[in-house]
Amino acid sequence: MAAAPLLEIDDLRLAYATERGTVRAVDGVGLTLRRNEAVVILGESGCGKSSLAKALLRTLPRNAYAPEGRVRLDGAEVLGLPEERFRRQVRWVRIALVMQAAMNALNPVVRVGEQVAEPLRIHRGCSRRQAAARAAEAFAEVGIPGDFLQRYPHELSGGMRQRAVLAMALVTEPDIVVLDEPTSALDVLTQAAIMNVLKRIKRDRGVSFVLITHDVATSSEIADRVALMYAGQVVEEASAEAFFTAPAHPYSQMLMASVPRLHQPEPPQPIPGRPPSLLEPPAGCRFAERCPQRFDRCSEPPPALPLGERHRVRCWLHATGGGRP
Ligand SMILES: Nc1ncnc2c1ncn2[C@@H]1O[C@H](COP(=O)(O)OP(=O)(O)OP(=O)(O)O)[C@@H](O)[C@H]1O
Repeated sequence: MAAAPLLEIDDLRLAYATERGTVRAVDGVGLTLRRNEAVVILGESGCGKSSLAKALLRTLPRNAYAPEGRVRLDGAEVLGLPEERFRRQVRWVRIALVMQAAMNALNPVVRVGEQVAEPLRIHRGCSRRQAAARAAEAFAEVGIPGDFLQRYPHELSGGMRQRAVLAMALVTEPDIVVLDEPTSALDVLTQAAIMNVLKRIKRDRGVSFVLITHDVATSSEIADRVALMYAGQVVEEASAEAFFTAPAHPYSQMLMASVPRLHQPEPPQPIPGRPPSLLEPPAGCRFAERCPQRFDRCSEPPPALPLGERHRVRCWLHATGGGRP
């Protein structure tokens, strides 16, 4: 029997209580990740990418309902673990999170070296000295000069702060690092440098990454796999090669056609319309209203249909005998 995937997310749901009603930010998401793989969660703003990360790591705001569904790490269910065990055994220890704009969340009055060492003292029980030595190694690994350990966050550039946050996530040697828009606040050259650091760490350390972004160019840099989200659901999950060369879902195809490229004869084609509200999403396919290929069956909700090995598409066009008449 094949080994269980490192991470298996199945039918994950997360909703928020708001004055206007229940926002179903993550609505039946499924995803698998193997060791040393990078999966990119791609999708436009508001489709539920950050909520997925928060549900996974239980870093939820107060108005969130408890997430539902299944999350397995090496085959063991972790979503139902009591908070104390989750904190001791999973968060930071097995899965670390680099939140959106994390580089601005560093404590301004504590030296960065101490901040990077802190997870080791809390989660791995290291002495101050061991933790400091390991923090220095982590700094070298992400390309920060050693003497920066003594500096305060405001003495570092944005790119260096982002590297420090990455070092903090890696220092406990987690199996998985979840990165929410890790480069979106940085200039293009710094973005490229950070992506190179991630690629090297993946190669050298065998870490798995879940990288959240709205940027197709960033995603293609590192992805082994892509999960494209739309209105709270994964509409296509595929290998990066299949996704970038022959996307199967109409939304994936339109998204790829909307990206400006060098040497492209056709101008980029923006996708008309807007995603539906997550307060009352449509009963059928959520993309139908914007889809040029919609047909009668799209008024029913499509399941995630298998299209090949580890390739799934939430679209009736790919149903056996269920496609367009
Ligand atoms: N604390 C909250 N309370 C209520 N609604 C929320 C909350 N956080 C997020 N949402 C809503 O949940 C939906 C998904 O948001 P989420 O931030 O997960 O999307 P995203 O794809 O990460 O977008 P972005 O890239 O803009 O952060 C959106 O409709 C958003 O308005």
